[in-house]
Amino acid sequence: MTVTRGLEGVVATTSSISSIIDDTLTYVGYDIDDLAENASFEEVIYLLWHRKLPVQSELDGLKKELAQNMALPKEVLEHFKMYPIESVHPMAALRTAVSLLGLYDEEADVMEEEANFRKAVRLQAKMPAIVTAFARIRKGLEPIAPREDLNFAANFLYMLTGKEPEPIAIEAFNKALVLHADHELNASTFTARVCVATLSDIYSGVTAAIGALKGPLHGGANEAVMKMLKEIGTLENVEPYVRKKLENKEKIMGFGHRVYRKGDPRAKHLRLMSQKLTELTGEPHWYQMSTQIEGIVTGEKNLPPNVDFYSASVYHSLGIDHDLFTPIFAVSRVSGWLAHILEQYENNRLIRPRAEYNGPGMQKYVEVSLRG
Ligand SMILES: CC(=O)SCCNC(=O)CCNC(=O)[C@H](O)C(C)(C)COP(=O)(O)OP(=O)(O)OC[C@H]1O[C@@H](n2cnc3c(N)ncnc32)[C@H](O)[C@@H]1OP(=O)(O)O
Ligand SMILES: O=C([O-])CC(=O)C(=O)O
Repeated sequence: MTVTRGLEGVVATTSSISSIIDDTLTYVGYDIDDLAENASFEEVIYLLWHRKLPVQSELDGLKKELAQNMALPKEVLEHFKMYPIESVHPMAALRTAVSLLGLYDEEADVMEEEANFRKAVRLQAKMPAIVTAFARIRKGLEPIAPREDLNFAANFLYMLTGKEPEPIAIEAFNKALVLHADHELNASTFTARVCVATLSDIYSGVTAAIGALKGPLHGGANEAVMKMLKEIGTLENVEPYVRKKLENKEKIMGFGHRVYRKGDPRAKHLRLMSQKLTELTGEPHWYQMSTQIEGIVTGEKNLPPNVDFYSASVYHSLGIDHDLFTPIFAVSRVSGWLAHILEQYENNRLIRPRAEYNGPGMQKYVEVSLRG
């Protein structure tokens, strides 16, 4: 047996959803740079699920369905109040709430294609409501109902703050959602596919994926980046802090990638947004510190920033609590998870690799009282 640690370089499936070739990321053949500049998140959802950009009536239909399905069952809202609200991480709350949502979906275990599409819409629509309702309830605030006249990005910010967001905030948030929507066979997407390849249901697949995204080597890195920026605190501290970490062989969060070598094409869009937003909020030091860190890590280790690095200062500039950064990643990435889950169902085969055993040889069972 040949063991490929971390399945690096292993091609585990075919997929027509997104591709990374020579450091270029495409969704269904559209370059991410093109989509980041021009597309709405709703268009991207449609693209990932149907492998084509929608015509106007299809887009209007999806927007309407999403807006109409955003509200949460009251049982889910009530459930939040039972959580140890002071200590629970919003990513854990999201994982639990998505699993709970499945209990209130009568079609949860119906496996027909049309039912799966209906569930995909419901789940995609409810993710922002879960994240924003939890964020408010833990502060003793009432959740805010979505507005059917706002787009997906604007609704998220509205449900979070209760205020209609500025156009620049909507533009930045929409771009972040577009950039995070899908990424070939990353760890959380693979997790979702492994789960549903047993013919388990969509809610199980997405719950599993949220668990995988939560870790700091994957989606959890964006929150960790902000923690690092706060720890560093000033521009003068950047150089000693980063050099010490590198000397100690510690990882700098938001850098490196399993697939990209020259760099993550999403980072430049977030870098630009970070520059723009931190200037607007009068806190340019977050951006300046970030670029200094990038200079050192790229120079010393030849490791470019990934999608998580500049998204941290972007979300911070939008006034978002730092522990909501990874749940926001999930609000976008669920579109990709759902596309991959639907694709897995279309042409399913159980995913079951092998392990090379390296434990002890054959042993004989010894009764408990005789064991030394
Ligand atoms: C949306 C996303 O999931 S993007 C990734 C988000 N995660 C992060 O930003 C966390 C920090 N980055 C990392 O931990 C890694 O780069 C990963 C997990 C993204 C990729 O990991 P792998 O492909 O397994 O690379 P691996 O960890 O083996 O790194 C290769 C070498 O680069 C070094 N390296 C990789 N990333 C970093 C980093 N962020 N800081 C410092 N050194 C690093 C490793 O120490 C290793 O060095 P060595 O060969 O001297 O031992
Ligand atoms: O592809 C990966 O390994 C991680 C990543 O960048 C993503 O999921 O967006």
